[in-house]
Amino acid sequence: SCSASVLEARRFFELENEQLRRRFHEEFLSGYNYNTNVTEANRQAMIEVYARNAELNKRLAQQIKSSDYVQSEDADIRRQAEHLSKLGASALNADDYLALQNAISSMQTNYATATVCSYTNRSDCSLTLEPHIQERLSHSRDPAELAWYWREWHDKSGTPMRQNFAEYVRLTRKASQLNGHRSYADYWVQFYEDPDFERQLDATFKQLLPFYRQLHGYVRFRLRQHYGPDVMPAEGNIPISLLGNMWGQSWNELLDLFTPYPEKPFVDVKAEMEKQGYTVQKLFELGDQFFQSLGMRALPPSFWNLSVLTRPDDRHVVCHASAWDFYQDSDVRIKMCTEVDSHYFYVVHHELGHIQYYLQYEQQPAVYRGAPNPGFHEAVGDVIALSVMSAKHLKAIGLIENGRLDEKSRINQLFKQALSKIVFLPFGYAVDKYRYAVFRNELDESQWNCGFWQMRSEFGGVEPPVFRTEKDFDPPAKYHIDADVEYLRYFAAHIFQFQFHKALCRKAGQYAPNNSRLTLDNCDIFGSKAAGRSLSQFLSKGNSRHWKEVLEEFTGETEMDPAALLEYFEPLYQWLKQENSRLGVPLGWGPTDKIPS
Ligand SMILES: C=C(C[SeH])C(=O)N1CCC[C@H]1C(=O)O
Ligand SMILES: [Zn+2]
Repeated sequence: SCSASVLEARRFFELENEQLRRRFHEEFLSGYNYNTNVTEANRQAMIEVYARNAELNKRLAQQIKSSDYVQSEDADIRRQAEHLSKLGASALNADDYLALQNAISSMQTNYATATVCSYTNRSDCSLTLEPHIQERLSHSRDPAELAWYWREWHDKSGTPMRQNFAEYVRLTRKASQLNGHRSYADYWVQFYEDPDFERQLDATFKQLLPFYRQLHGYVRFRLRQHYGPDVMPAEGNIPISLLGNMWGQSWNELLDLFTPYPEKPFVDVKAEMEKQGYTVQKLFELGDQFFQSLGMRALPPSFWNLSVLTRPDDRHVVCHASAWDFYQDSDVRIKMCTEVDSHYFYVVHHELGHIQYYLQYEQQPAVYRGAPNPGFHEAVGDVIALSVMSAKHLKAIGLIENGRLDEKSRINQLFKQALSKIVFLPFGYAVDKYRYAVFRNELDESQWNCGFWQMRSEFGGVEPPVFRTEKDFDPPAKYHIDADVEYLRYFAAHIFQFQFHKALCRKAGQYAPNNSRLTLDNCDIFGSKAAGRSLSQFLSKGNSRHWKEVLEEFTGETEMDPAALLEYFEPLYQWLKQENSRLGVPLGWGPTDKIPS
């Protein structure tokens, strides 16, 4: 039975959700205009829309707080009321809100436009992160050149942003206190709707650390073989500039240096793609076809007409990949500076996962057009990529010859996957353990730079290639720290994606426990309508139900659990333990000496 008050409440939220949808629509349009054409005018226009909407969101939150909607007899009304009364920066007064958005967008503009000088031609200072600097970090094998680009980028994109970052910390702290949170970190944690979240996170990281230590030890050993003891001390922290990525968050650009069985066919997918004339368009078409093969949504025409898929040469764009929902008419877009190689092949699928999620929950009221756990949104595309990057699938699309791996090739394949999935864990963990400490004032401002490197060393055994002090400020060299994007969502996604993968592989008949032919690393769900129905069922709920309920319907579990990840990598973990003891590889590391002791 619906009492009069529930009917009235439903009417109220129906109207407010339509208003909210329109606000989201204009907010993301203005954000997209700035991100795809970084000019001062577009930055100002974006902030004006944000400020106007913040005022309206604050008014709605106040209206709900002064009502009894959060005590409604109707669970859905209660959930909507709780979500719409959660304020972030919108709680600030107009001046503070503007100051905060100016601080964030100034850091973003700097990140999007920073350039560095070439190592080989010091008078050419036009090199951008994507594609120039990233290409050098991926392919150079000269430690001096690698250190040059690492330092140049951190000096240009990080250090000048220290004041903006300090302003950001001050004003987000003020907003959180206005909302009754202890800190901005606690505001972020509430999006996991689980008071136990931080403890689970710490426990999961500790559980996976032994595996990471084995991988770290083996990579350090092989780097030492290649570069010699002066560049890579036997038990030292690994210099990040040697790892093929600006932040050391994935190491698979180094595969040619130390794949376990180099005599086995090492497939360079990039070369094969070039040989077959792959285009950026083709990468996106393959991703689109994968979701359609599952019986899920196709990319709408507006996606192809309005997305920015490659770096334009006539204007500045924020190259960091992102997927956009315009909350209207299935208008969904991707903005990224795609290159044709296996890294971007992964990123394309990662972003298309966001796009599919937007399309699957678009019938929900605006308040529910999101993920119930931030980690879910970052996991969807990665799950598809786990199938796409399998030898079985790469063979099916003609990118490699041999789809059935013998034991040694399987170890090579698992090693390649571990260089992104396992390597990422200490990085994903450190980025927000650092920001939580900053937001909670546990890390004093006088330690903001050295504290960052101390944590990167403690959690991941990596360090800067050159000595750093508090005269430097390195954290804003990472996009998400400039752009106020919470980062533990990616750590959570690296765990959830294997739970999702296992459930979908089972549904697709591609996985059976203890069946050596149907293992998780040899599963490709392409074409499985059963898997597609299950995934669609999961995604279409949006944020309308608690993530534990939705997860239980999807995989039968109610927690974030690394068991599926460990099952996927088990053969590699065993191989690493045997190989490291056979070679006498030292494990573990001490504190970095690249900061003042
Ligand atoms: C591709 C995206 C856009 Se949501 C991204 O930021 N990712 C994807 C994996 C980790 C994280 C990163 O690049 O730091
Ligand atoms: Zn993402």
